[in-house]
Amino acid sequence: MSHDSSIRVLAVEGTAWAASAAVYDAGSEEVFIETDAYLPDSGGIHPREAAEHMHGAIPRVVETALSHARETVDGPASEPPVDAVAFSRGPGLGPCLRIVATVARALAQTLEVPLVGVNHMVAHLEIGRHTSEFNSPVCLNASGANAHLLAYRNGRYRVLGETMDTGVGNAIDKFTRHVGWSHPGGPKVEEAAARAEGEELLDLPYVVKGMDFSFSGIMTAAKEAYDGGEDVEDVCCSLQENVFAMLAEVAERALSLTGREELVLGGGVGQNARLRGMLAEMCEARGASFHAPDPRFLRDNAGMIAVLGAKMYAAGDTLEIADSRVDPDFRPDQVPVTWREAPEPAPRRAEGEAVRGAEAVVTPEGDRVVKRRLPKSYRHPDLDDRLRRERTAGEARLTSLARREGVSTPVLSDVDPREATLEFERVGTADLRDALTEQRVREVGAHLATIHGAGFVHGDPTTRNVRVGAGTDGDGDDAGGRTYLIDFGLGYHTDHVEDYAMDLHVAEGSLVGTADDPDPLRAALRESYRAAGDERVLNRLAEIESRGRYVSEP
Ligand SMILES: C[C@@H](O)[C@H](NC(=O)OP(=O)(O)OC[C@H]1O[C@@H](n2cnc3c(N)ncnc32)[C@H](O)[C@@H]1O)C(=O)O
Ligand SMILES: Nc1ncnc2c1ncn2[C@@H]1O[C@H](COP(=O)(O)OP(=O)(O)OP(=O)(O)O)[C@@H](O)[C@H]1O
Ligand SMILES: [Fe+2]
Repeated sequence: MSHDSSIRVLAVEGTAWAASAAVYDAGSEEVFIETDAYLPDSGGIHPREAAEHMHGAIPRVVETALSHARETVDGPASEPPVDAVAFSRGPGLGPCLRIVATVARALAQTLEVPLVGVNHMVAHLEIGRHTSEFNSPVCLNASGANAHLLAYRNGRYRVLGETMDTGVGNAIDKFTRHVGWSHPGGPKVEEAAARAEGEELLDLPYVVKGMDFSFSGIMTAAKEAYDGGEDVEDVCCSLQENVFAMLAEVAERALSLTGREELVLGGGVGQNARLRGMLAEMCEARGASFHAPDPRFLRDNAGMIAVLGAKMYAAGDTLEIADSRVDPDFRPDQVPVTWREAPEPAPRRAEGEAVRGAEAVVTPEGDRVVKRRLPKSYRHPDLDDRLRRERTAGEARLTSLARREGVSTPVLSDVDPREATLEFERVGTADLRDALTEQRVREVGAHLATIHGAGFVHGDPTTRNVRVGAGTDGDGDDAGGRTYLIDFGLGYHTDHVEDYAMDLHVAEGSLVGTADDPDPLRAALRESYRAAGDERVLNRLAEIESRGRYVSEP
């Protein structure tokens, strides 16, 4: 067995389009990658064709990587040229995964080294942590079949937010198929957007719910705009502006909620310069650090599997052949994280100072606070003006409406949508995030049931958008006092069960992101909602949470 710093791993990747093999040498940090890409003749990725390609291409890429390992090994020729064989177990297309797993098992047996089973999505984020040397970043995965925000907490990568329908790359590829362009569409949209001449952004849907988001509406609208005669360059530009601004916004929400100050990007769509530019600008404006790995580590590649494989191997996290079956729906939060230490806790600010949320700066002034939504320079100015104005006006309206329904909210004393400012009564002594108890979560459940009963949603009911404890005239006793809902800027009127259930899903997502042991808190939220609200909403919530979103779509 090698010493940690001289570990060498051979890895095989083949979740969909990339038949790839790599050798990682932890001593020199060299990553050798050999990839054979499947490019469909027409249409998108076809599962059967992808499997045929994988079957044909894997032996050659593996042979190339193995030769490289043999040529570069520093030791007796009788020793195996690597310490372990890693492979991607999922998520991905079942037939492709099975081909890769079979090859990996055979290699491990022939070389007489352990087998390591790697989650492809966790590899997409760990490669960014590895190349940045960040300690505990929030990670935005922007790949073809997926789009989600992850952050490590207490032994797992927690999913803070994700797409409610297709992955971001698949969404873009569907649009380019409609236009008749060949797969993959992402780079073509990027080129076309750069040629756009229209000054004005087309008015396309912009959908974020807490840290979750959805692409189906905007994709339909983009196709309709193209069919209606808009220049394809203008549609591509507006599409990118909206979709990537949504991703930048949810990433900023995740930084704000978790108190982390580092962001890494992963996945094939991360090769897009506009997306990288927006994320870099967003981070810079809030004093956070941003890192995107080199393109060869962003698109699917076995290098990232090898690097994470080496960390897992060093932690003793290897697999018996009998336990090594693949999992096409393998979620990143199912992986016990064996290879990393607990992060430094995020610094806590003192109550009473100005606070920077994801959208706004909130400044205490005596018994009031002034909230101002700052312009976001990463967003197109038209989109930015629209969002800040609409959200400020909406927040004023729904905060007051919730109050009239009997929900504790701060009293609104002033609003100026053009300046995107609001003035509220100052309430509570802490954010729920920093004072989580089951009782308080129960009160949040009851509040949500009340506003849903009145026909609207909060839109972003996270543990930072609940203030707890006594009011400013109270005695500061944290254990008692009321539970106030704040920040209704993403709320809207609706009578859809799905929208109410999404509100609960967002609340649960924030519990998962901020609590070490979220399950009792999630149960408390559901119980209190059940007592006060509509059972159908809870049934829909269960359905939302069981929807598989990890299948690569043709
Ligand atoms: C499960 C696994 O098979 C899957 N892999 C995957 O999606 O391949 P990946 O290499 O991470 O991403 C491919 C996507 O990345 C998009 N893409 C590539 N270059 C792009 C660019 N410059 N701008 C926008 N999208 C781009 C492509 O259009 C395609 O949709 C995944 O990680 O979700
Ligand atoms: N009325 C209030 N009384 C006391 N504190 C408040 C009040 N409003 C906001 N805060 C504090 O300011 C923080 C940010 O406020 P708010 O959530 O409204 O801004 P934001 O930028 O929209 O945040 P995010 O989008 O990250 O949820 C809150 O988490 C809370 O700590
Ligand atoms: Fe991928």
